[in-house]
Amino acid sequence: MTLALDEFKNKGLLRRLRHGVGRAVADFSLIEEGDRIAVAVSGGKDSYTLLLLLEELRRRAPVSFEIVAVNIDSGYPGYRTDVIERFLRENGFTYRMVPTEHYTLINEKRRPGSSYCSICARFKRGALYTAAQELGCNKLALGHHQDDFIETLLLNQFFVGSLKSMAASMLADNGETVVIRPLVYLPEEDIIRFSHEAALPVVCCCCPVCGTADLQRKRMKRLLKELEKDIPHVKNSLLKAISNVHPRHLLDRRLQVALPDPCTSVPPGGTDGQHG
Ligand SMILES: Nc1ncnc2c1ncn2[C@@H]1O[C@H](COP(=O)(O)OP(=O)(O)OP(=O)(O)O)[C@@H](O)[C@H]1O
Repeated sequence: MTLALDEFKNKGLLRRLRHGVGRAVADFSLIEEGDRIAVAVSGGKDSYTLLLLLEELRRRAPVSFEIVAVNIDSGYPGYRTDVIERFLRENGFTYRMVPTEHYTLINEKRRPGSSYCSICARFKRGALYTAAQELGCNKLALGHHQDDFIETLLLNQFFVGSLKSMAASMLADNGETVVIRPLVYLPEEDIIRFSHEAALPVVCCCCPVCGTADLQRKRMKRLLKELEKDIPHVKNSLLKAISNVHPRHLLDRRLQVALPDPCTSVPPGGTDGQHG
Protein backbone atom coordinates (compact mmCIF):
# COMPACT_ATOMS: atom_id res chain seq x y z
CA MET A 1 0.00 0.00 0.00
CA THR A 2 1.06 3.61 -0.42
CA LEU A 3 -0.34 6.32 1.73
CA ALA A 4 -0.67 9.99 0.78
CA LEU A 5 -1.85 11.93 3.80
CA ASP A 6 -3.15 14.73 1.56
CA GLU A 7 -5.78 12.27 0.34
CA PHE A 8 -6.74 11.18 3.86
CA LYS A 9 -10.50 11.72 4.12
CA ASN A 10 -10.95 12.70 7.77
CA LYS A 11 -9.47 16.19 7.54
CA GLY A 12 -10.51 17.18 11.07
CA LEU A 13 -8.66 14.25 12.60
CA LEU A 14 -5.59 14.86 10.46
CA ARG A 15 -5.59 18.52 11.46
CA ARG A 16 -5.69 17.56 15.15
CA LEU A 17 -2.82 15.09 14.75
CA ARG A 18 -0.68 17.57 12.80
CA HIS A 19 -1.44 20.30 15.28
CA GLY A 20 -0.53 18.10 18.28
CA VAL A 21 2.80 17.10 16.78
CA GLY A 22 3.55 20.67 15.71
CA ARG A 23 2.84 21.94 19.21
CA ALA A 24 5.09 19.28 20.80
CA VAL A 25 7.91 20.05 18.36
CA ALA A 26 7.64 23.76 19.16
CA ASP A 27 7.18 23.41 22.95
CA PHE A 28 10.17 21.10 23.43
CA SER A 29 12.36 22.09 20.45
CA LEU A 30 12.22 18.48 19.32
CA ILE A 31 13.49 19.06 15.80
CA GLU A 32 16.26 21.35 14.66
CA GLU A 33 17.93 22.23 11.40
CA GLY A 34 20.19 19.41 10.19
CA ASP A 35 18.76 16.72 12.46
CA ARG A 36 18.88 13.14 11.28
CA ILE A 37 16.17 11.28 13.14
CA ALA A 38 15.87 7.53 13.55
CA VAL A 39 12.15 6.77 13.84
CA ALA A 40 11.51 3.57 15.79
CA VAL A 41 8.84 1.60 13.93
CA SER A 42 7.48 -1.51 15.62
CA GLY A 43 4.63 -2.19 13.21
CA GLY A 44 2.16 -0.97 15.84
CA LYS A 45 -0.39 1.82 15.39
CA ASP A 46 1.58 4.41 17.36
CA SER A 47 4.89 4.19 15.56
CA TYR A 48 3.34 4.02 12.06
CA THR A 49 1.40 7.18 12.95
CA LEU A 50 4.57 8.79 14.27
CA LEU A 51 6.46 7.97 11.09
CA LEU A 52 3.76 9.33 8.78
CA LEU A 53 3.31 12.54 10.75
CA LEU A 54 7.05 13.20 10.93
CA GLU A 55 7.42 12.57 7.21
CA GLU A 56 4.60 15.04 6.56
CA LEU A 57 6.28 17.58 8.80
CA ARG A 58 9.60 17.01 7.06
CA ARG A 59 8.07 17.88 3.71
CA ARG A 60 6.38 21.04 4.96
CA ALA A 61 8.64 22.34 7.73
CA PRO A 62 10.86 25.37 7.20
CA VAL A 63 13.76 23.50 8.88
CA SER A 64 15.52 20.81 6.94
CA PHE A 65 15.90 17.40 8.60
CA GLU A 66 16.07 13.73 7.61
CA ILE A 67 14.32 10.65 8.89
CA VAL A 68 15.26 6.97 8.77
CA ALA A 69 12.83 4.29 9.93
CA VAL A 70 14.32 1.57 12.16
CA ASN A 71 12.72 -1.72 13.09
CA ILE A 72 14.08 -4.14 15.68
CA ASP A 73 13.14 -7.77 15.17
CA SER A 74 13.40 -9.42 18.59
CA GLY A 75 13.00 -12.81 16.90
CA TYR A 76 9.56 -13.73 18.23
CA PRO A 77 8.09 -16.44 16.01
CA GLY A 78 5.35 -15.01 13.78
CA TYR A 79 6.46 -11.35 13.93
CA ARG A 80 5.68 -10.05 10.42
CA THR A 81 8.65 -7.86 9.64
CA ASP A 82 7.94 -8.54 5.97
CA VAL A 83 4.67 -6.57 6.29
CA ILE A 84 6.48 -3.66 7.97
CA GLU A 85 9.28 -3.67 5.41
CA ARG A 86 6.82 -3.70 2.50
CA PHE A 87 5.02 -0.66 3.96
CA LEU A 88 8.31 1.22 4.38
CA ARG A 89 9.54 0.30 0.90
CA GLU A 90 6.28 1.05 -0.90
CA ASN A 91 5.99 4.42 0.82
CA GLY A 92 9.52 5.40 -0.15
CA PHE A 93 11.06 5.55 3.32
CA THR A 94 14.75 5.13 4.00
CA TYR A 95 14.84 2.33 6.56
CA ARG A 96 16.83 -0.32 8.36
CA MET A 97 15.47 -3.66 9.54
CA VAL A 98 17.56 -5.02 12.45
CA PRO A 99 17.33 -8.76 13.11
CA THR A 100 18.41 -9.78 16.64
CA GLU A 101 18.73 -12.81 18.90
CA HIS A 102 16.79 -11.16 21.73
CA TYR A 103 14.23 -13.94 22.05
CA THR A 104 16.94 -16.55 22.64
CA LEU A 105 18.92 -14.26 24.92
CA ILE A 106 15.88 -13.40 27.04
CA ASN A 107 15.06 -17.09 27.47
CA GLU A 108 18.63 -17.76 28.59
CA LYS A 109 19.17 -14.73 30.82
CA ARG A 110 15.84 -13.88 32.40
CA ARG A 111 15.68 -14.60 36.12
CA PRO A 112 12.53 -16.50 37.16
CA GLY A 113 9.84 -14.09 38.29
CA SER A 114 11.41 -11.03 36.63
CA SER A 115 9.36 -8.99 34.17
CA TYR A 116 9.50 -10.21 30.58
CA CYS A 117 8.48 -6.80 29.26
CA SER A 118 11.20 -4.86 31.03
CA ILE A 119 14.04 -7.10 29.85
CA CYS A 120 12.62 -7.12 26.30
CA ALA A 121 12.30 -3.31 26.34
CA ARG A 122 15.86 -2.96 27.65
CA PHE A 123 17.28 -5.10 24.84
CA LYS A 124 15.19 -3.24 22.27
CA ARG A 125 16.26 0.16 23.55
CA GLY A 126 19.94 -0.87 23.33
CA ALA A 127 19.46 -2.08 19.75
CA LEU A 128 17.67 1.15 18.82
CA TYR A 129 20.47 3.33 20.24
CA THR A 130 23.09 1.27 18.41
CA ALA A 131 21.16 1.45 15.13
CA ALA A 132 20.65 5.21 15.52
CA GLN A 133 24.39 5.70 16.01
CA GLU A 134 25.32 3.42 13.11
CA LEU A 135 22.91 5.32 10.87
CA GLY A 136 24.46 8.65 11.86
CA CYS A 137 21.26 9.81 13.58
CA ASN A 138 21.54 12.34 16.40
CA LYS A 139 17.94 11.72 17.51
CA LEU A 140 15.66 8.74 18.07
CA ALA A 141 11.88 9.26 17.88
CA LEU A 142 9.58 6.95 19.85
CA GLY A 143 5.81 6.58 19.49
CA HIS A 144 4.69 7.19 23.09
CA HIS A 145 1.48 9.23 23.18
CA GLN A 146 -0.46 11.28 25.74
CA ASP A 147 -2.09 8.26 27.39
CA ASP A 148 1.31 6.57 27.80
CA PHE A 149 2.59 9.63 29.66
CA ILE A 150 -0.42 9.77 31.97
CA GLU A 151 -0.57 6.03 32.67
CA THR A 152 3.18 5.98 33.40
CA LEU A 153 2.72 8.87 35.84
CA LEU A 154 -0.02 6.95 37.70
CA LEU A 155 1.86 3.64 37.59
CA ASN A 156 4.93 5.22 39.16
CA GLN A 157 2.89 6.84 41.89
CA PHE A 158 0.72 3.81 42.67
CA PHE A 159 3.27 1.03 42.42
CA VAL A 160 6.78 2.53 42.59
CA GLY A 161 6.40 5.49 44.95
CA SER A 162 7.94 7.92 42.52
CA LEU A 163 6.70 11.13 40.94
CA LYS A 164 7.84 10.41 37.44
CA SER A 165 6.48 10.06 33.92
CA MET A 166 8.44 10.35 30.67
CA ALA A 167 10.33 13.18 28.99
CA ALA A 168 9.38 14.64 25.64
CA SER A 169 13.09 15.06 24.96
CA MET A 170 16.08 13.66 26.84
CA LEU A 171 19.64 12.55 26.30
CA ALA A 172 19.78 8.75 26.18
CA ASP A 173 21.95 6.65 28.46
CA ASN A 174 24.52 6.32 25.68
CA GLY A 175 25.23 10.04 26.17
CA GLU A 176 24.90 10.76 22.45
CA THR A 177 21.41 10.14 21.16
CA VAL A 178 18.55 12.47 22.05
CA VAL A 179 15.31 10.55 22.52
CA ILE A 180 12.24 12.50 21.40
CA ARG A 181 8.52 11.73 21.81
CA PRO A 182 6.62 13.92 19.33
CA LEU A 183 3.24 12.28 20.05
CA VAL A 184 3.14 13.50 23.65
CA TYR A 185 0.03 15.62 23.01
CA LEU A 186 -1.88 13.05 20.96
CA PRO A 187 -4.65 11.08 22.70
CA GLU A 188 -4.52 7.36 22.01
CA GLU A 189 -8.09 7.32 20.73
CA ASP A 190 -7.15 9.68 17.88
CA ILE A 191 -4.24 7.42 16.94
CA ILE A 192 -6.49 4.36 17.00
CA ARG A 193 -9.01 6.10 14.75
CA PHE A 194 -6.28 7.27 12.39
CA SER A 195 -4.70 3.81 12.14
CA HIS A 196 -8.09 2.31 11.26
CA GLU A 197 -9.13 4.97 8.78
CA ALA A 198 -5.72 4.97 7.10
CA ALA A 199 -5.76 1.14 7.10
CA LEU A 200 -2.25 0.96 8.48
CA PRO A 201 -0.83 -2.58 8.26
CA VAL A 202 -0.54 -3.10 12.01
CA VAL A 203 1.21 -6.30 13.09
CA CYS A 204 1.36 -8.05 16.45
CA CYS A 205 4.70 -7.98 18.29
CA CYS A 206 4.22 -11.73 18.89
CA CYS A 207 6.14 -11.76 22.17
CA PRO A 208 5.24 -14.68 24.47
CA VAL A 209 3.38 -12.41 26.91
CA CYS A 210 1.55 -10.35 24.29
CA GLY A 211 -1.97 -9.53 25.50
CA THR A 212 -1.44 -10.97 28.98
CA ALA A 213 1.27 -8.57 30.19
CA ASP A 214 0.98 -4.99 31.32
CA LEU A 215 -2.05 -5.73 33.49
CA GLN A 216 -1.37 -2.76 35.74
CA ARG A 217 -1.27 -0.41 32.76
CA LYS A 218 -4.63 -1.79 31.64
CA ARG A 219 -5.89 -1.16 35.13
CA MET A 220 -4.78 2.48 34.89
CA LYS A 221 -6.62 2.76 31.57
CA ARG A 222 -9.80 1.46 33.20
CA LEU A 223 -9.39 3.80 36.15
CA LEU A 224 -8.95 6.82 33.88
CA LYS A 225 -11.99 5.84 31.84
CA GLU A 226 -14.04 5.59 35.00
CA LEU A 227 -12.76 8.96 36.28
CA GLU A 228 -13.52 10.61 32.95
CA LYS A 229 -17.22 10.00 33.53
CA ASP A 230 -17.17 12.48 36.42
CA ILE A 231 -14.15 14.57 35.43
CA PRO A 232 -14.13 14.81 31.63
CA HIS A 233 -10.87 16.78 31.54
CA VAL A 234 -8.97 14.50 33.94
CA LYS A 235 -6.40 13.38 31.38
CA ASN A 236 -5.66 16.93 30.23
CA SER A 237 -5.30 17.96 33.82
CA LEU A 238 -2.86 15.13 34.59
CA LEU A 239 -0.79 15.95 31.54
CA LYS A 240 -0.79 19.59 32.55
CA ALA A 241 0.32 18.58 36.06
CA ILE A 242 3.59 17.16 34.77
CA SER A 243 4.38 20.37 32.96
CA ASN A 244 3.47 22.51 35.96
CA VAL A 245 5.69 21.19 38.77
CA HIS A 246 6.15 23.03 42.06
CA PRO A 247 9.28 21.49 43.59
CA ARG A 248 8.95 23.49 46.84
CA HIS A 249 5.59 21.87 47.48
CA LEU A 250 6.88 18.31 47.47
CA LEU A 251 8.69 16.20 50.03
CA ASP A 252 11.84 15.27 48.14
CA ARG A 253 14.66 16.51 50.40
CA ARG A 254 17.01 16.64 47.41
CA LEU A 255 14.90 19.57 46.20
CA GLN A 256 15.29 21.52 49.44
CA VAL A 257 17.45 24.24 47.96
CA ALA A 258 16.05 27.73 47.83
CA LEU A 259 14.27 27.33 44.53
CA PRO A 260 12.05 30.10 43.27
CA ASP A 261 8.55 28.81 42.69
CA PRO A 262 7.97 28.61 38.93
CA CYS A 263 4.35 29.60 39.43
CA THR A 264 4.38 33.36 39.68
CA SER A 265 0.66 33.48 40.46
CA VAL A 266 1.29 32.12 43.98
CA PRO A 267 2.31 35.00 46.25
CA PRO A 268 5.30 34.52 48.59
CA GLY A 269 4.10 32.64 51.65
CA GLY A 270 0.93 31.69 49.79
CA THR A 271 -1.11 28.54 50.08
CA ASP A 272 0.48 25.09 49.98
CA GLY A 273 -2.62 23.97 48.15
CA GLN A 274 -3.83 21.67 50.90
CA HIS A 275 -5.79 23.86 53.20
CA GLY A 276 -7.21 26.46 50.83
N1 LIG B 1 10.36 -3.76 17.63
C1 LIG B 1 10.48 -2.43 17.60
N2 LIG B 1 11.20 -1.84 16.63
C2 LIG B 1 11.33 -0.51 16.58
N3 LIG B 1 10.79 0.32 17.48
C3 LIG B 1 10.08 -0.20 18.48
C4 LIG B 1 9.88 -1.60 18.59
N4 LIG B 1 9.11 -1.82 19.69
C5 LIG B 1 8.83 -0.62 20.23
N5 LIG B 1 9.41 0.37 19.50
C6 LIG B 1 9.33 1.83 19.75
O1 LIG B 1 9.04 2.07 21.12
C7 LIG B 1 7.76 2.74 21.25
C8 LIG B 1 7.04 2.24 22.47
O2 LIG B 1 6.98 0.85 22.44
P1 LIG B 1 5.81 -0.02 23.08
O3 LIG B 1 6.30 -1.40 23.11
O4 LIG B 1 5.36 0.66 24.31
O5 LIG B 1 4.76 0.00 21.91
P2 LIG B 1 3.32 0.55 21.71
O6 LIG B 1 2.96 1.59 22.75
O7 LIG B 1 2.43 -0.59 21.50
O8 LIG B 1 3.58 1.36 20.34
P3 LIG B 1 3.36 0.82 18.86
O9 LIG B 1 1.88 0.95 18.62
O10 LIG B 1 4.20 1.73 18.02
O11 LIG B 1 3.86 -0.61 18.86
C9 LIG B 1 7.03 2.39 19.94
O12 LIG B 1 6.01 3.34 19.65
C10 LIG B 1 8.17 2.45 18.96
O13 LIG B 1 8.49 3.77 18.60
